[in-house]
Amino acid sequence: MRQFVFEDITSEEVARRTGVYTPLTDSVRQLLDAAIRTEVDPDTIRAAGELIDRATAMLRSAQTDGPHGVRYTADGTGMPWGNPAIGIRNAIAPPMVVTRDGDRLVADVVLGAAYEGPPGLVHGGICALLLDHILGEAASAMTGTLTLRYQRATPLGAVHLEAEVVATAGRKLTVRGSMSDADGITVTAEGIFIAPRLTMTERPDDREGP
Ligand SMILES: CCCCCCCCCCCCCCCC(=O)SCCNC(=O)CCNC(=O)[C@H](O)C(C)(C)COP(=O)(O)OP(=O)(O)OC[C@H]1O[C@@H](n2cnc3c(N)ncnc32)[C@H](O)[C@@H]1OP(=O)(O)O
Repeated sequence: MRQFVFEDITSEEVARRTGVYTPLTDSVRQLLDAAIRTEVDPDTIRAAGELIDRATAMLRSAQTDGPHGVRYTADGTGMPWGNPAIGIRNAIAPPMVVTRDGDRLVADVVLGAAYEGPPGLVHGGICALLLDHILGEAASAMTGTLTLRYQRATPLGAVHLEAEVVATAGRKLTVRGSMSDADGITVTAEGIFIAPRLTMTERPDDREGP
């Protein structure tokens, strides 16, 4: 299995790259929303498609052979930039910004048209994605079993997520969490997460070839 990948860069370089990639991802996110909601005529759609294809070719002129990978620096700063929940280089990510509040991890996210399942409501798989991520980050472990209870539908718009480790038994962590809107909890989650036997073992010389 491909492991975490060490990258020997300074925090200033991480900040510089963040400043370069974040606006690009925001633009792509806007593009996703516009592609869903546009009502322009077919000629304009075709012209926009050609422009987008040109931009895609520009970006593809130099790219990695595979996914971005989960990279980290010497001071432990993680760069999970392709992650679909939090990745700053992934326009699919809302993005969710996770912070710590005492023993809990919390996040506030706005979910727009790209996350619609039933009309006007958040797709259940998106709820699962975001809850899996925040519970997994609380455990720093791999999802073994994740159980969700969709108590009521989640309207598109602002949602709040929480997660907390409630029990630990060896490498097994039980984590509980929830998603809520302004009126209260919409989804509850409980998961068993399994901590890996080894983490962050790979140095650049250990990487698998492409
Ligand atoms: C590389 C690591 C990164 C981690 C650092 C994270 C960094 C933080 C930021 C990222 C956050 C990401 C957040 C999203 C999280 C995902 O998206 S992870 C991706 C989705 N999950 C997967 O693909 C997991 C696939 N499954 C597997 O890889 C393996 O089956 C597992 C879950 C790692 C377990 O394998 P294992 O370590 O060999 O476990 P094993 O020794 O058989 O069993 C150990 C114990 O766990 C129990 N167990 C095993 N499997 C399960 C299960 N599925 N359900 C419940 N209990 C289980 C066993 O019964 C046993 O219990 P005890 O007998 O000790 O009581």
